[in-house]
Amino acid sequence: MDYQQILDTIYEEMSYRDVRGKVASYIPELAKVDHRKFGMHIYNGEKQHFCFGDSKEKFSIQSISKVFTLSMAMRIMGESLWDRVSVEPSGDPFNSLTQLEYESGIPRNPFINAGALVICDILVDQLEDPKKELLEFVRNITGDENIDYDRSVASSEKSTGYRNVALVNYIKALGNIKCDVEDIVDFYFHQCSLAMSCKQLAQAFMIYANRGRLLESDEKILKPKSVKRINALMQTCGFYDEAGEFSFQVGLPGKSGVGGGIVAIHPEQYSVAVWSPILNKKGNSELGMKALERLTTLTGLSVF
Ligand SMILES: NC(=O)CC[C@H](N)C(=O)O
Repeated sequence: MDYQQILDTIYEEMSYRDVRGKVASYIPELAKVDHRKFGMHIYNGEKQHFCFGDSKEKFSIQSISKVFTLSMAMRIMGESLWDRVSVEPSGDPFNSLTQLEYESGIPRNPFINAGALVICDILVDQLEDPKKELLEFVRNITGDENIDYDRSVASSEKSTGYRNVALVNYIKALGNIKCDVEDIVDFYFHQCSLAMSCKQLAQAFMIYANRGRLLESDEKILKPKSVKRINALMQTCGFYDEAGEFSFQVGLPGKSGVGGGIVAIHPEQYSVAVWSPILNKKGNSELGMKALERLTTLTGLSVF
């Protein structure tokens, strides 16, 4: 498979695209990002790299970080995690409060904000220094020490993140949050502010395409069973109320963020990350989704 030729074709095709959405602006710092940025990176099972455009430039990974924190929580809690968060697609926007009321504070899945905040509660409760340990985890699976939080993005979200504060308070009132609200949202805003490039994301996500092991050293990071569960959740819940559409168009497990990044994996084959900050109405990268649709169409391969 000539991945570089396929990426070159996608880049060429996309340069003529009319992209209409807007960059996320509810986090003020994200509104400053140049909307023309566009990059893509594939890392395959033969340790080969293929890329185009701004694939080495760091951006705010936002909700993509929910896959990392879920992975850490699964290592700590095992199957008992599922008493605190469910595994069903929500069909609602990522920051919705409505289902919590009639589902007694058990979020639908770990990739909507409500679920990710319960995961944060677990990590804040169980780890001595969750921010430090998350960085260590991400640096290790990426094989790159040069990854950090973007503190200006974290404090920008803190200044406007009323909904997330409301979500934690509400879940706490329903008995599914143990720690201080302040500590949980501080950790959450930091995880969302992680700055990574497409290349780094493709490297980090290789563990989900490689049965939980680092490709470079074969170190075991996650049990195959955990990877099966995480990939199933990415497939069914990775794109909020657009998870069905992503599955339909692209056919790979993946995760998006409002910074305009999307990561997807083809088990045993490759991991791929794409970045274009303009979002569609559901909060997913418009060009990113199109580029991934072209990737699975041009390769003729998806998980289906
Ligand atoms: N979908 C996203 O990327 C949302 C993440 C963002 N930090 C929020 O909580 O609103």
